[in-house]
Amino acid sequence: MITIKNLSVSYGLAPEQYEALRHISLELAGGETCAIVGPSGCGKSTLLRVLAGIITDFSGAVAINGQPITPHQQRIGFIPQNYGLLPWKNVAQNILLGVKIKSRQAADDTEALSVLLQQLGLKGLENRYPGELSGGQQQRVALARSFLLKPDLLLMDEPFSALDAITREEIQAVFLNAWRQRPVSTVLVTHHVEEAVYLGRKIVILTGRPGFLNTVIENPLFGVSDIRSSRDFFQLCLELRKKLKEEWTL
Ligand SMILES: Nc1ncnc2c1ncn2[C@@H]1O[C@H](COP(=O)(O)OP(=O)(O)OP(=O)(O)O)[C@@H](O)[C@H]1O
Repeated sequence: MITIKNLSVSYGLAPEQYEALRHISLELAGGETCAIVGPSGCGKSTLLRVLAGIITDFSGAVAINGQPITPHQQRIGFIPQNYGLLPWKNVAQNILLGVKIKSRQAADDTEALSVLLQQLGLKGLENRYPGELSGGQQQRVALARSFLLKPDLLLMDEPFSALDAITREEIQAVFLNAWRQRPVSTVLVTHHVEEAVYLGRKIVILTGRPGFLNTVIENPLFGVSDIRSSRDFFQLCLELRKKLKEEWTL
């Protein structure tokens, strides 16, 4: 379980201080996915950086399974917008990097690596370098690395935004498929309404400056197969878009 209680974050020092987030409270069950949407500058990435343990200067409380966030003790996977791959390491080395940093590459990781390569459509690409891969393939490598780590919390900052629309939908499905096999608690920031509805069991709207939690939607369509082409999916996307437009103009 991920618990955020009354979280406020400010950058800089008084009198130049800038408050980025105010009084955010949110709970995610273990293995739940949460999509965060909201206008530019409302603090989405700031929230991710707190959850990643990168920002430690905040008021309020943030915990994973009751323990304050401590990246050395917990496994936190973070996929940045540019995928975060090391260009001088090949696909297999990049995928294994996360578990190696956590200093325990075990025999079952080699087995799990093989399964993930298969699942994520990376079989045969193990020896290629990131510069020899398409954007979609690089994203798959980043996902494989995170899933192999078996993180307590997976964070993704606009993970699919650099991909074209068709590849993005394909990789979203790849993500959901891998998540079904290993349901990890996931928080992703996205600007795409369809992505939020497709990937978020919870959809959170942040608004304002400082950002505050405006709406939390328990998404009834999450995980329903072939949902994208359904009327319900279309309808929920419309409603969310309308809500976001209202918030934008606040
Ligand atoms: N290191 C920093 N120092 C000072 N202010 C910062 C810093 N990082 C972010 N901010 C400010 O905090 C606010 C929230 O930034 P943040 O990047 O979290 O927003 P965001 O919702 O992720 O935006 P976007 O959708 O444009 O990526 C913004 O006004 C930004 O200018």
